[in-house]
Amino acid sequence: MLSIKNLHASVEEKNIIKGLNLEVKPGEVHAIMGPNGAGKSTLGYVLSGRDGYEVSEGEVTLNGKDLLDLEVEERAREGLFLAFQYPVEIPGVSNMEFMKESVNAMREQRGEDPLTAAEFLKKAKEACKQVQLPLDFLKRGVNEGFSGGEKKRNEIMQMILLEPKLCILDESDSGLDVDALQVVADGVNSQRDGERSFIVVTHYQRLLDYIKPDFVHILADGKIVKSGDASLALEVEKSGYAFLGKAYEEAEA
Ligand SMILES: Nc1ncnc2c1ncn2[C@@H]1O[C@H](COP(=O)(O)OP(=O)(O)OP(=O)(O)O)[C@@H](O)[C@H]1O
Repeated sequence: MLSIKNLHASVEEKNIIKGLNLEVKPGEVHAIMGPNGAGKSTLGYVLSGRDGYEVSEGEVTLNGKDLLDLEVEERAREGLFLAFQYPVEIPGVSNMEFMKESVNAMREQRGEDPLTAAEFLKKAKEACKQVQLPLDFLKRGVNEGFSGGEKKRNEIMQMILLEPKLCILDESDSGLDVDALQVVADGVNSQRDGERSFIVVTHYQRLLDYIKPDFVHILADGKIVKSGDASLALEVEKSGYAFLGKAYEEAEA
């Protein structure tokens, strides 16, 4: 699904991703943890093609295609979805219109007929219900005035509607109350179908109690310095990143 080899990337001429390798197979869930400022969000931005992020070295393929060669919208059409750590407000653009255009663009890419307004509304209502967002959120501007938790639920609603192949969730659990955490996790789990893959960036092991990862990686100073199974997240929860001292020195060497 996704193959990242020796990725180096910078923003504002500052090197942030420094030789990162990651392989994600169809249906897998990879959790990425790591200290603040390690480059976790940057990785999501680089993969999604955000302006201002320069790749100086390395290769990234998505389903065999050179991802770095594609424009940002082409990456989305190829099935890459990024749920932002800080979802962006688009005042004046209705959530519903925004999603209808996006969903039909994805359907076109998959060779499917566009949804009519009524068909889309039905799906959008179901998705709203799934993430427990009141229906009037469809009429509001994208994320406009939404609370932090509502924005995160809206991101998951978008993911459900877009049916991407690879979902990158950047701290989708931050700022959520306990019930909202369960709603977001249920939304993600409902989309696990053995084919769709997930990269879940989180600081907290508790999210991984709900979204069971196949692999956990520790990203520090721009590269993955340790990988393991779900027990690695428990280790981080218990002892923090003190162990990185040794692991990081080994990775540097
Ligand atoms: N536009 C920018 N100009 C300069 N430095 C930047 C810019 N964007 C990001 N950085 C720096 O890149 C580093 C990595 O940032 P990033 O947001 O990827 O970290 P993170 O691992 O997601 O951290 P957190 O866990 O705190 O969210 C940080 O030191 C950050 O200050």
